[in-house]
Amino acid sequence: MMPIEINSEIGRLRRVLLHRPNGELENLIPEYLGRLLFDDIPYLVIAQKEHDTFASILKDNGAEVVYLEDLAADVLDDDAIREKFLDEFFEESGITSKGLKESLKTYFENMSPKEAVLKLMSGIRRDEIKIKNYTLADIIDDDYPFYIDPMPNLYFTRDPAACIGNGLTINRMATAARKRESLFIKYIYENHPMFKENGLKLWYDRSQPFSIEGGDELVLNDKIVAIGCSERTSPQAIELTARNLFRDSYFEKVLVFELPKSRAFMHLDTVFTMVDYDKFTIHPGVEGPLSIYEISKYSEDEIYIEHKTLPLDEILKEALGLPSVRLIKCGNGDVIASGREQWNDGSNTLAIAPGVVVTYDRNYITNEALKENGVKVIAIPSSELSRGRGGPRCMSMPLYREPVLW
Ligand SMILES: NC(=O)NCCC[C@H](N)C(=O)O
Repeated sequence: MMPIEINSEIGRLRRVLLHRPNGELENLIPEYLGRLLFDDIPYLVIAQKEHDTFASILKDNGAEVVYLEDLAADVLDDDAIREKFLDEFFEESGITSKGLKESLKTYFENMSPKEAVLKLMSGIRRDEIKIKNYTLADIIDDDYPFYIDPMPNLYFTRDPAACIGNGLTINRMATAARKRESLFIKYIYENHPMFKENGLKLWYDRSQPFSIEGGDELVLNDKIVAIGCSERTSPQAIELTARNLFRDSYFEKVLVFELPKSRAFMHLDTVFTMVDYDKFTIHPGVEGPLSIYEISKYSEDEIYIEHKTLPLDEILKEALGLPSVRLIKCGNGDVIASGREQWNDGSNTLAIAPGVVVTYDRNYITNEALKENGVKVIAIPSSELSRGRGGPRCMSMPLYREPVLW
């Protein structure tokens, strides 16, 4: 089994990257929720229980679950790599003073790699560190409680990177709140024995200046990738990804979905996910005519771009060469149920095999509609996890899916 192979959204899931929510959620307070992209504060113990249920279901259905924090700890076991990582991490956390950086390093010195990783993810409060040689900025009482911000969105492993074919995009995140997440992935990709020197391709790199997030990247089949051009994902990043894919893979087309630039349409997978060969869940708001751009491979280094305005079902039928497709509406078309369930990521399903999906239990109207359409639904508890505004697809980064036969 290759370390990475993703040629669809629905092939049987065999290996997946998760992050178990941890101390970062306990460092959320109302004052900074908006900036940290949360609408509420989850209760950690229950969030962890719900997440463990999610992981068990994936395992019981044949997927190996690997945790971001474990892979990162493996990598930080090497002292030289740890030193380099900490330098970059502190820099990206906005630590400018030499004295503070040194004191932070001392703080981490006696921690095991796993403790250090969990601490970096959780954030570091000002009262945790004694600074030897401080600057005015380090000690001035400006009421801001952190030297290092918490990273509460880490359990949405879908976004900082995305696997396509035998490679991945390591993403430049759109917001400061999530920027450092892909630094962990970069170090894992470059240094972890599971990935390094395995011939894996890099379709996009976080050092590029344009943002892209994995929630916008959907692998429809082994030729076509759909990418949302959204609040989070820029046209420049999409084009660069397309060019790299066309140069070095079997992918031939990138379908760019132009999304409204608003939080309700945060990522393509917020409004639309694939659940079977010809079935999709959708936010009712994307059913009508959509503006899409088809980027196609023309030659090794040339592309052409075509603009079309078509209803979603037409786009998908044409792209996948299907006689018909079924769009299953979040909330089954009821205006209140769809508003409520869309808020809790009712359209954000994770397919673990063709026609088998993991969803949140609270979206029971959408789940019923899926079942009526012949989809097997495995619903997980979701009281706390849903408060971060992402569903089962957002909470998972598939590394390996079995090929599907079309
Ligand atoms: N793919 C996704 O839609 N991920 C959900 C991310 C939610 C997170 N609070 C965010 O705003 O980035």
